[in-house]
Amino acid sequence: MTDLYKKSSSSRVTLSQLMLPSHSNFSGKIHGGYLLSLMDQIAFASGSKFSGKYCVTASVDRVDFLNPIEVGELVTLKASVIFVGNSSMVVGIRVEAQNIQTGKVKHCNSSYFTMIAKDSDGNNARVPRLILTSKEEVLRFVKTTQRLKLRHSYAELCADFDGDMQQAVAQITNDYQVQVQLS
Ligand SMILES: CC(=O)SCCNC(=O)CCNC(=O)[C@H](O)C(C)(C)COP(=O)(O)OP(=O)(O)OC[C@H]1O[C@@H](n2cnc3c(N)ncnc32)[C@H](O)[C@@H]1OP(=O)(O)O
Repeated sequence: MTDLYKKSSSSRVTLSQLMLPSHSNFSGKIHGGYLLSLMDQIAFASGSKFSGKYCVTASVDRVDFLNPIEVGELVTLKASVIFVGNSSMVVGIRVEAQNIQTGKVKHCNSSYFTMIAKDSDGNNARVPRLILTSKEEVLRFVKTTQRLKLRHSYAELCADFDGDMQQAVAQITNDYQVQVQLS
């Protein structure tokens, strides 16, 4: 157990990488999976820097690919811890891509990775608590608490279906382009 408090700034990490042809998919754009891998790396770096411990990724809260990234663009990822629980830390990540010739920067992704700190025996470890030093940091913290509440409601929604099957079939065949052929 630690009573240490730390500022979010101590977890800040920036990673820039030039996108190569080997990072592209069949349509010549940068592969989403490659970006996810970079995001996981920076989330790990930020969470480990903040906690001083090895971390594992517990979950990823939405990944929307807002703009395609081209080969030759400079991708920059910025990450910092925006919320802490007991052993968990939410790392906020922003991904931007810059066209080197024009200098134009586009926002490609914002996502939230939950990282869990581990001690040397592999048990979940208590992380430092957070000192919020700006209105933006307070806002990010509050929004994270709202997302966590939504996640709990979503988990309840996804619990085993115990509704009326006939009613469910009537609803989905009315609302969506689907056929139901039960055997
Ligand atoms: C570096 C890497 O990328 S590793 C590769 C990918 N990641 C992994 O392999 C992790 C595999 N998963 C695990 O090891 C476990 O399920 C863990 C570590 C995520 C959770 O461990 P458990 O001991 O089962 O979880 P437990 O229920 O005790 O909760 C521990 C903390 O994790 C949080 N947590 C557990 N599951 C999730 C989840 N799916 N999403 C977000 N947070 C979670 C809990 O809220 C809790 O937070 P708190 O300590 O701040 O209160």
